[in-house]
Amino acid sequence: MGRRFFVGGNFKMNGTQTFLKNLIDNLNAGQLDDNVEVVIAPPALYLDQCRKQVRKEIGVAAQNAFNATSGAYTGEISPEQLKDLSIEWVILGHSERREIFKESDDFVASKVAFALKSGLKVIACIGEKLDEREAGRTFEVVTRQLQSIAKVVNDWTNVVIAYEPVWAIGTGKVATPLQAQEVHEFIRKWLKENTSEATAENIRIIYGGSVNASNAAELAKQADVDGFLVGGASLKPEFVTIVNARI
Ligand SMILES: O=C(CO)COP(=O)(O)O
Repeated sequence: MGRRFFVGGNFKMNGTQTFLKNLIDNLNAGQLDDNVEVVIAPPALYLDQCRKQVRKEIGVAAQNAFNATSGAYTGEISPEQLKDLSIEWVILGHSERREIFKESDDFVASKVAFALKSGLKVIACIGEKLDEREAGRTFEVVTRQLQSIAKVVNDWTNVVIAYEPVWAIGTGKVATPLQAQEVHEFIRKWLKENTSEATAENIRIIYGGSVNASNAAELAKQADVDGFLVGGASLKPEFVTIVNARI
């Protein structure tokens, strides 16, 4: 299997200069599995600090980026500006952006397309809410979210898909390995049928939602789970254990 395992740490709106320096010192000192691509996503304000402090094999991601190069967009950050700070990745479509900031499927898709065109790599997040899962609509929701991205993206080489069921985010209620595998397999099959066999085979589909040092290893054994997007636990030393979930 050629897909390189990918573990992202989404710090969300957490941390201060001192806190992040300590976290990064710990990561820099940690023995990380060489076969794993590790990317941290600090708040925008600290991207520059983190890029400078973290060792270069570890990637850095923004948690959002707008779909224009520059201009009158108060409060926004452009892919060009991220590249100016040597930031290579951006998380787009996180459920917190979709829910709290009302980002639509089309807006997310347009930001994904723009970021890719600008030369960034994208962690594109999808996932159903609790009521949608309970109504048996999980596949329908992830299909809708994928479809909107597929409408504007042809080349998926620089995309990682994060399946993050909203009911598992920050709740301590992790998806079971089988629940995660079922949806990851569905996503890969959808990509095979709607993009190309090569895209489906090569793309990393990572799981997010209450991943921690105790549940990561079992989830990592699933055939279509190619890594994790970790929230809360990425702010703790146990992030290193999650990175090393497969050894
Ligand atoms: O939203 C997440 C990562 O993007 C997951 O957050 P938690 O790991 O805190 O549940």
